[in-house]
Amino acid sequence: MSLFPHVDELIAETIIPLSGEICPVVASPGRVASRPLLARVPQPGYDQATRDGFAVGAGGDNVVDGRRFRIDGEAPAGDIQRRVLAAGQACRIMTGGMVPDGAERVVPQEDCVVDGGMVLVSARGLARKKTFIDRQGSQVAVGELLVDQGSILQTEDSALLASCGHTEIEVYRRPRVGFFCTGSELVESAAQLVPGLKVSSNRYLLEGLIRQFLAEPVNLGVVPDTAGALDEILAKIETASLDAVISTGGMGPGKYDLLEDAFRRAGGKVVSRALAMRPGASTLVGRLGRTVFFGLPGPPGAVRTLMNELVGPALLQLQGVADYAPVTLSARLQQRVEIRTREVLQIKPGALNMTAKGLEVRLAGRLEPPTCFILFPPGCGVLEPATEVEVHLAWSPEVARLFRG
Ligand SMILES: Nc1nc2c(c(=O)[nH]1)N[C@H]1C(S)=C(S)[C@@H](COP(=O)(O)OP(=O)(O)OC[C@H]3O[C@@H](n4cnc5c(N)ncnc54)[C@H](O)[C@@H]3O)O[C@H]1N2
Ligand code: MOO
Repeated sequence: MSLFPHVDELIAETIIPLSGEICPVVASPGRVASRPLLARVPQPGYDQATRDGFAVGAGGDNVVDGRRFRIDGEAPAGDIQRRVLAAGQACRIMTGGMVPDGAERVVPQEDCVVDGGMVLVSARGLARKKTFIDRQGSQVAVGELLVDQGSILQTEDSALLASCGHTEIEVYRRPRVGFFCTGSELVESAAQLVPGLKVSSNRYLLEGLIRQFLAEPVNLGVVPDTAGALDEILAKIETASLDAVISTGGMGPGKYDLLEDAFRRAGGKVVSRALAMRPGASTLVGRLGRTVFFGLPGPPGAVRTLMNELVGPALLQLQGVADYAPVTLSARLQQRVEIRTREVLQIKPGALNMTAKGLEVRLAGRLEPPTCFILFPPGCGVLEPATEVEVHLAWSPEVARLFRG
């Protein structure tokens, strides 16, 4: 659960996870398991030597300070022949090699002396606590749960899944997320810049953040503030096989803020038209056919924050991530903050610092990527330095590791 239940409810009632598809294990990091994944083969898959040395069993001649065995063959790593060790015999073995049946331990070669066809194993080598045999299934048993449904797969998971017998797994489909930026003042690139126009920086923010939330961005372009242009882009969405669409701008009360009307004309169903937080007052959540729609306000700062707090979590939920809530930490303010609009939750981009005093946070600079978002609850007014505040970490796929329970 996040700190603002209305956002959770909004996501819960609007988002239905997508179906599954097959994915090669090697391409699975960053995907979400759509079924519990169990071990198909044990780990290790066979009794395995963990030292170079000699596998020895019962028997052997007692000699001063040890026992002497007859050397019977070799079990190098990769040799798939099953060997049986008779009493009094030893088999040279390498780390990773398959331990012969009848072997009680592997004695590291440091504790052995080869003498012709015999090997002298020291008493010390025979008395070691460790057997240097990793028994079949001792790390992972067949049927053991490796990764639960709804987990974001990490690189280490792919290595484990492959070791435990998987070549392909079922994952949730990646959402295809269309986005467009409204504003007659906007151009897509600095190459088109003239005074009076500005680069649609939201286009860059959204492309990158959609990817960070493990979805596939589809740029639908820049759209001028006219009813006709908005009708045209919204009409395209239904046929574009998109799971979600994000727009920015056109959500204010101004004369040319036309998005909501166009959305309704296109047959869109509004689920929510304002969030009880800032930014978020001018935010639309709805559905256009089977496509989830987020109408975000234009200011890039608001877009950045709402992607972390609302849209990103929804994109994760679309791909089946179980129980996602932003990672929440407490930190001490490094500065005085005065919150003027006191009636609603305010969320501001922050920069975390680990200092001798513990985790501290300040407001992020104008040009600085935030590492977190600071929550200022309703009625907080003036906050002095050292006040404890709650922060949500800025999402990145690595942050996924922090909430696996
Ligand atoms: N009289 C009032 N005015 C406003 C109110 C209000 O209550 N009364 N609410 C304010 C709030 S809060 C917000 S948020 C904005 C929402 O406005 P829009 O969604 O219509 O955003 P725009 O007007 O289109 O743009 C605002 C600002 O951001 C720049 N912008 C927009 N898109 C981009 C982009 N893709 N890349 C870079 N910059 C972008 C735009 O040029 C404007 O400067 O309304 C307030 N007004
Ligand atoms: O609507 Mo605005 O989103 O509070 O920045």
